[in-house]
Amino acid sequence: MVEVRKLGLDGVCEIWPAKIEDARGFFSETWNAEKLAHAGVAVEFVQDNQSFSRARGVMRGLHYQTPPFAQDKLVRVLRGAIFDVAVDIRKGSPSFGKWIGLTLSDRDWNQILVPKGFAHGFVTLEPDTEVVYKVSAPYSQPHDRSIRFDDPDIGIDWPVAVAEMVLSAKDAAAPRLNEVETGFVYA
Ligand SMILES: Cc1cn([C@H]2C[C@H](O)[C@@H](COP(=O)(O)OP(=O)(O)O[C@H]3O[C@@H](C)C(=O)[C@@H](O)[C@H]3O)O2)c(=O)[nH]c1=O
Repeated sequence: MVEVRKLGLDGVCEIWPAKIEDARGFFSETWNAEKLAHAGVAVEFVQDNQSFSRARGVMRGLHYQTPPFAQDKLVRVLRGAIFDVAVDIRKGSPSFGKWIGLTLSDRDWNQILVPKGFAHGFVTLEPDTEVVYKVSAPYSQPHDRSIRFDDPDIGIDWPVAVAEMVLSAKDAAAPRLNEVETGFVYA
């Protein structure tokens, strides 16, 4: 059993895989292609990623890869908690620049699917947070892009103060959405 809830932006959804607990601990199918396809989420993944963030307030994002290396991402938390965000960056989309955010945690055992055409980012809510995610296209450094996490045109309501955040040099220097050609056009 897998539960899927649409999150109000084209194709972005929250997913809860079943967690079967017993005296030893638990078992969970964290991704099952067939069950998810039945639930309306048909994606083929080619790479698994994992990141570890030492502190609360580590901000990674907003990121995307341009076509033909655009990625669908299925994100979950192994340990700790994050506030995870998807932003519609498809030119001409009725929801262009709109964002959706939700908390993912090891306790909630929830996942978010961020489709191609959306920028993705998260901030850690706890120290020692581990995030794993599947992607549908391989990493390509020349296609890798960032948009400012605090772009005022997007206006994400991050639950961590900016003064508390830790960013990579790349993310600290990222352009605003209206300064870039994302390569995605709404169809
Ligand atoms: C994303 C990625 C990075 N790298 C390398 C590049 C760099 O040397 C090092 C760290 O990369 P970054 O600083 O881009 O890592 P990070 O900031 O964690 O980037 C990630 O952020 C989240 C929000 C996403 O959505 C991911 O797709 C990815 O962009 O790892 C790979 O080798 N393969 C990959 O797939």
